[in-house]
Amino acid sequence: MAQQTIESLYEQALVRKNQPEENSYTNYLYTKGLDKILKKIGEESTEVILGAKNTNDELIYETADLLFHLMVLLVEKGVSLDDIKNELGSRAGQKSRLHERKNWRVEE
Ligand SMILES: N=c1c2ncn([C@@H]3O[C@H](COP(=O)(O)OP(=O)(O)OP(=O)(O)O)[C@@H](O)[C@H]3O)c2ncn1[C@@H]1O[C@H](COP(=O)(O)O)[C@@H](O)[C@H]1O
Repeated sequence: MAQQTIESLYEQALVRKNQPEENSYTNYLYTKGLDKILKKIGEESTEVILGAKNTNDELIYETADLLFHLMVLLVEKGVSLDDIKNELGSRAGQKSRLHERKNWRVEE
């Protein structure tokens, strides 16, 4: 089965930003602007939640939609995937701060 990496999804969104194409859904989003992209993120996030309550097939489908729209958002805002990886990397190996939260223990 053909697979696509997050990196190539981001790269495609970046290429569309720099070299717009006719009939491109990505360019439709850029043309509509940030508020439209954010609206889609909201919709797709909700669909991920609903999908997770239904079937894994739906969860997979909606997660792919959300990831695509997240890549468009990052490109629109000028945030790189390395920015995200650096942030994740800065957390790697850190101890969870769960103990700082009140009432985190599961009630018995
Ligand atoms: N991964 C995706 C991808 N995932 C979802 N979508 C589009 O996201 C839209 C989500 O569907 P919705 O029903 O929520 O939205 P809609 O009713 O079509 O449109 P809205 O007016 O609500 O925005 C659909 O039109 C999908 O085609 C995507 N469009 C593009 N890509 C990738 O981006 C590449 C470039 O695409 P174009 O920019 O269209 O050339 C493609 O080859 C794909 O790899």
